[in-house]
Amino acid sequence: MTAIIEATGLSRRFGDVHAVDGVSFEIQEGSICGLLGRNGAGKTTLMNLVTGQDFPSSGAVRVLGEDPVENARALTRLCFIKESQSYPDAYRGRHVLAMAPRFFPHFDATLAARLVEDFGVPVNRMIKKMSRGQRSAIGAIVGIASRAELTLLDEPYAGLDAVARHIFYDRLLEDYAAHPRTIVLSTHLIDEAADLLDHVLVIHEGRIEIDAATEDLRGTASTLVGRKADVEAFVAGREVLAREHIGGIASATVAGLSGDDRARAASSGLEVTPVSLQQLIVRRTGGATPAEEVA
Ligand SMILES: Nc1ncnc2c1ncn2[C@@H]1O[C@H](COP(=O)(O)OP(=O)(O)OP(=O)(O)O)[C@@H](O)[C@H]1O
Repeated sequence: MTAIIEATGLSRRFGDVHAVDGVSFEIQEGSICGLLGRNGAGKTTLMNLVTGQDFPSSGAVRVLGEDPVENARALTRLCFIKESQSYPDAYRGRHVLAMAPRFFPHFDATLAARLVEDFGVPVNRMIKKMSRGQRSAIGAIVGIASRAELTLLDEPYAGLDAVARHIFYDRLLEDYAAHPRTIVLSTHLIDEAADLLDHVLVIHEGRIEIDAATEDLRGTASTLVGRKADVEAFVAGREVLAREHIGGIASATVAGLSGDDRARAASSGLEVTPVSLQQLIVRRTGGATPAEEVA
């Protein structure tokens, strides 16, 4: 495997804020990597550093084997779609699609036209008059149809409805299968996107909290629910990622249960359920457990 992005001790500070705080990681060629984390975790800052739109305060990042800053050769090989993408005032949707091949040498205009139909984007409308979801769809279309060697999508579907998001997942995966490349996707909709992701990088307060294959993360944690005394007895001495109780009923999320552990939990009257990727990340990044996840 070849690393397409290599970060070494990469940091970006804004005054006192350590937006990215000494991270080291690699993203392998030909994978779809989820860049996940809470608001303000440092995802956009990291993507800006990777795409040469910002300078590190210290450390280094290499993209396609090169320093991306002011490096036209490296930058023509990547596509970065931002949620906050701004366009010239007079631009209509079709202008963006007409310009795209100048920036992205592998841009497929036929695919773009099909995606316009799929998403139902009014490409003759001025972009500033489009809804948020329609503007996001334009970005998603360019991101998929660019077929860049490295595509970074920063919250590409903010404002897209559930149907449009599923069109996005389906078309992205379909085109990725036919034209393998590397995709880095930042999203808050973790469970929705989980099936797409080969690898997960979770950033929390500027640092990498999880760097793992999605497959390896699945089933790494389970939630036990039952009488408080039984739950506490079972989890004694184990790593507990989260615990809650309501009256005499408690739940605890624990890492790494073996088959024997599960059998023992069941015989103690505890209900054992696997933790989803989203729940796992919420718990590992210190978030409160949403009430509906406890039941
Ligand atoms: N230009 C800047 N000046 C000062 N602080 C900044 C600047 N850009 C980012 N930050 C801060 O750096 C931190 C990381 O911001 P960043 O936009 O990278 O987070 P994010 O993970 O993309 O968040 P979100 O999911 O909310 O978009 C935040 O605390 C943010 O306020």
